[in-house]
Amino acid sequence: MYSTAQVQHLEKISKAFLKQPASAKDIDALRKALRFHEYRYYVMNDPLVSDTEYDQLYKQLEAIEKAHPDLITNNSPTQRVGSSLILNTAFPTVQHLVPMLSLDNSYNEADLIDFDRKARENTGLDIIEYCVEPKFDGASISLIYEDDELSRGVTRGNGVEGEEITTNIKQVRSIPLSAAFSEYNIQTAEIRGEVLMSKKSFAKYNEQMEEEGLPVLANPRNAASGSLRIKDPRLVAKRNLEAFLYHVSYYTTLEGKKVSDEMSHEQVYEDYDKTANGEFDAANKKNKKNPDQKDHSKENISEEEAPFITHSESLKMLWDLGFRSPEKEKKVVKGIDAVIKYCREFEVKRDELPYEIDGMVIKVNDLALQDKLGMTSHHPRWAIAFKFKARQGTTKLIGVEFNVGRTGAVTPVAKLEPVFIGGVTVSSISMHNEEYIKEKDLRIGDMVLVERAGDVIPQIVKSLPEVRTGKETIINYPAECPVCKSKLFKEEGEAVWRCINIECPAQVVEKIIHFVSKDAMDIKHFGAANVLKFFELGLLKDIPGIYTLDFEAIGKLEGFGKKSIDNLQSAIEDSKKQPLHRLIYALGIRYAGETTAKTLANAVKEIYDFEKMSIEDLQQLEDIGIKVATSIYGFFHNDDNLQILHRLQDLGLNMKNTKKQSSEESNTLSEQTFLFTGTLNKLKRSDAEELVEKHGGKIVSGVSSKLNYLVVGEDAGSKLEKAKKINTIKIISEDEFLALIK
Ligand SMILES: NC(=O)c1ccc[n+]([C@@H]2O[C@H](COP(=O)([O-])OP(=O)(O)OC[C@H]3O[C@@H](n4cnc5c(N)ncnc54)[C@H](O)[C@@H]3O)[C@@H](O)[C@H]2O)c1
Ligand SMILES: [Zn+2]
Repeated sequence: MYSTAQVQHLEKISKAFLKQPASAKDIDALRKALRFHEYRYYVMNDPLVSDTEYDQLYKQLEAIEKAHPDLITNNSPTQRVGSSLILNTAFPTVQHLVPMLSLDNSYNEADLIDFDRKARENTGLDIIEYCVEPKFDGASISLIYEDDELSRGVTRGNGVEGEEITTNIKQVRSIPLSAAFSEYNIQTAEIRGEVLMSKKSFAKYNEQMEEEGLPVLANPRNAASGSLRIKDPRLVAKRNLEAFLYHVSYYTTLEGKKVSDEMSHEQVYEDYDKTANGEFDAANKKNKKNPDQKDHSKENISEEEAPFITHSESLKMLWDLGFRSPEKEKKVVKGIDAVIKYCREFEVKRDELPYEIDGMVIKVNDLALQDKLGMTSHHPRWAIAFKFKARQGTTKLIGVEFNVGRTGAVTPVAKLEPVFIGGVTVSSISMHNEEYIKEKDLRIGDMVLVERAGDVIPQIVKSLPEVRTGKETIINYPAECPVCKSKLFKEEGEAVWRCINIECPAQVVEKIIHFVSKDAMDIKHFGAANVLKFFELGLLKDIPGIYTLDFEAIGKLEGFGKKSIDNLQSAIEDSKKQPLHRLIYALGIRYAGETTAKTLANAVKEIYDFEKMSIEDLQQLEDIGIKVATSIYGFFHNDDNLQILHRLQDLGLNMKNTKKQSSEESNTLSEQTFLFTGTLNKLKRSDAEELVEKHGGKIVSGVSSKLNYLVVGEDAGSKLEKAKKINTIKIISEDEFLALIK
């Protein structure tokens, strides 16, 4: 779409405007630059400027247009719902019931104060109540529930139309397939939220990809949006996606009244038609319009009738219906000072959260006030995003080191001129594999854009070839193991070079580190640093050596007091009793991750049973394909490995599947039906429902004679009343429920 010369030109003018803001005479150039960056971001998924930089350019355009309203054109980037770039997708395109707008952005307190001033002016109030919640950094989705059942799931797309991905949405465990909206007098509801991949799942996923030599995902946001578009729903299920739902954009009551976000659909669709310029012609317009769109105002429903009249009440309703809404994360405050305070508090906690957020969203809480404030064709006037400081920076790639992992995989690590990003100094970053380096065309001496996403693991986003001097050098992969000097091999169809010398010291150390790690045998107080230290001193040579450590010798080392030795000793002793699946995972068999290890452990009585299993037998197990089966077979038919297992057994490690069923699963609730109502204190609704299923029970969507147990939380309402009338239903508390599955 853009030639190299055009790309260079557009990058150049973008840089110039970032240095010296554009003026009215530059408006065309500025618009061209913004359209180009939108294309790179939304279509190519390969932005060339950081989000902060894009937002700065966007704000320049807004400011020029504000000063010169006569210069506004229909196709200006400010006049769009979202990106009106037509989606390039294999999924059917469908229209949202209510357009999904963007959010206005702010990066500093002054912007928030300004937002509040305008809101007060437009409402005539002295102080406004806001609901402040995290801005989840994932992929936005819109769901429709009809008659209490999930009927449709759609990506945001261009804001007016999105991709219909219902089957994939059903793989997200925190999205209930049915939710009792009817108890709130709602027949159809369109709700919105964000699909995310947790930092942990993201890191694990990439680790696995790296190990298999497949392309890694850039950040949890791309991971979430990419995962939703996978064709095979089984693969989607494996990505462990999660979802937060935070908005009800539209609903109809059981009596058929329609209530939706105030913005007139007519207006949005007309804007859309105008701006899309030919992409969306007049003939098309009629078909694309939604027949439901006429009545949208809240005026035809009274406050008493409405299931919620504030945003925070809608979050509570969603929570009580079993959705994960930001019910616990949100805070309702009065006035902008309290808003700013809460945003700052959250920013500090950012790294401790299990998922990525890129800011906070501030919403006027009272829905009647929201209506009064209305929306522009780009964003609602009753909400604003407060974006946290960007975690990107540019620095120089000054060298490459090659590390050897536990399976012999050789990973290139970029050495950088130290750069300070979001509170930490980054000076080295994994470049994963040879493909990654080639794909990003990284060279020694390059300036690179570095991003810290997905917790503290930084990534190189891209190199900046436009500032090359010609002195940069290609990165050469070594032919030999950097540690033991044996020749490296690459298997067919893989991108990873490996050292296949099983005595390679680098691999031995990494294997022991993996064995003691938290997800494996979980030997506390051990850790990578101690493994390395003991190994270098000759106190630890292999995995069984963990159980024959010479504590007298260790006691003589600096930093090892009696207390720390006692702790270490008892942690090692405790680990002997770890369940079989942990041991299997800890052995570090290639392609056998935690889930596979559990499947394997459940399939046998003791570990030696694997010696008798053929590759075909292994393939019979759930989710085990030929590649994984071959690797497991190979492991249990290798004398060195078997010898290690026997030594571990002699040292007292558990080799047996102590419970035939995994610790979390049982059949205690076999075929019993459950329903939850009211606010639970200990469990999240979705987790409680999952527990029921794990123990063989079933969740039903309403109170009827088919229901066995109603679990009652705080503020239980109509369900409880209804259940009291049916005497076969057992009404129990949350604690009683927990006791049932103990
Ligand atoms: N780098 C580039 O070249 C480039 C180009 C185009 C866009 N962008 C980035 O994309 C942004 C525009 O993207 P956008 O329109 O998706 O908007 P956005 O990311 O600024 O914010 C809007 C989105 O926030 C999400 N969100 C998360 N938590 C929410 C909550 N609690 N309540 C409401 N919404 C919540 C919603 O999905 C909503 O669509 C720009 O500001 C810019 O940062 C970057
Ligand atoms: Zn080696």
